[in-house]
Amino acid sequence: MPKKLIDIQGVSKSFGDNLVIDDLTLYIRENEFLTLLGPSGCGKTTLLRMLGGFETPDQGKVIFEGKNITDIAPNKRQINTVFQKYALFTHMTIAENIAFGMKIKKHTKSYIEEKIRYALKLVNLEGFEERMPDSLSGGQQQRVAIARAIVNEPKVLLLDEPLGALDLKLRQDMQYELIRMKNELGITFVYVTHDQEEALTMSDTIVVMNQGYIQQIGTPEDIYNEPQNAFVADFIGESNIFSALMVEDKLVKILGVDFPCVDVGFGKNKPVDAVIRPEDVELEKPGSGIIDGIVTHLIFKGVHYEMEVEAHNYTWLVHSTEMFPVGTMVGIHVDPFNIQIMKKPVSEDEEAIEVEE
Ligand SMILES: Nc1ncnc2c1ncn2[C@@H]1O[C@H](COP(=O)(O)OP(=O)(O)OP(=O)(O)O)[C@@H](O)[C@H]1O
Repeated sequence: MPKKLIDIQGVSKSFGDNLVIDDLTLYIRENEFLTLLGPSGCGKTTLLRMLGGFETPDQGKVIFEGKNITDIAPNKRQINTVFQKYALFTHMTIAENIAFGMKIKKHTKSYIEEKIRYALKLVNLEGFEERMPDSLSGGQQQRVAIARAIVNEPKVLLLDEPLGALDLKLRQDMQYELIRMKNELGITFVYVTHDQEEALTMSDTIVVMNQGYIQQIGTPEDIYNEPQNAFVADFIGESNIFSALMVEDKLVKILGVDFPCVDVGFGKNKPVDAVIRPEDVELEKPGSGIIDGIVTHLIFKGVHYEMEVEAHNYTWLVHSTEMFPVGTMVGIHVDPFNIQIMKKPVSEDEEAIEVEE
């Protein structure tokens, strides 16, 4: 297991009376591709800016390779940032843009030329030295921004929604390019996005955030297959989410009906959240599933059909390779292994009226 590189210890940050990051603790390993994922305004950029040295936490520490860097200036950290807007100097050539920081540091001409050649090769822009930024596409400009950051030989690259301004096809190409670059460089990437597909594609580790708190840390597989709460399940992929009741071991009441499940350890008559992924809802003949419903919506998506089924006053999302036309009566079946039972957030738990045990 690679060793810890950055240790964020109990960090908090407010702007006025807006508490944006609340007592957040997280560590980042050497050579990790770690993604901060969450809805707009949840504090991702603020956390990244504290890593980069552009914001100072009100409380807590940022430790880098065992040293406290909380108050160290951005240019004194071995951490470089690539922003969403490429921020290239438009009156300078690509080579001059990349050379800018190195000239300030008074590196020799031959050192600078060698670094530019290496960086442009890494980002697949060999021969672009004399071009001007506005003659480059958005994706190419973003590659230059990355080249400019990596010539400083950072140990960590912070990327704040770097693909946000690109169209979908280019975004997808750049996602693979970024993974390749990271592997070639052998450094740590900390990546901010609100796009869950991007996070699932690229990351070793995903940190799901909401309202300044970490909701879950895990591999893409963990986060998708075993979300720890309804927020994560809802944010990552599509889900059917129910406020449910754990009747007893292996039996959960969803929409007033008992569904067999495998989760244990919640006790009897406990309010829980139950999550069922659309691909785990099986449609059968009416009467042969657990509950019956009617198909109200159907879209062909190439690899599968997406359907909506009305059953017990709930619109179930269903993904299936089999097509059931709108108006078909169906039975809904769910394998007990495919019902994920999770604790309700504490406040709801406390308020919930528990049925006698
Ligand atoms: N310099 C600042 N002054 C005042 N408020 C700020 C400042 N920077 C961020 N905020 C506020 O902090 C909150 C979190 O912002 P932040 O940019 O960290 O969120 P985010 O998760 O990166 O969102 P997005 O995905 O939209 O960029 C927001 O409510 C924002 O308005």
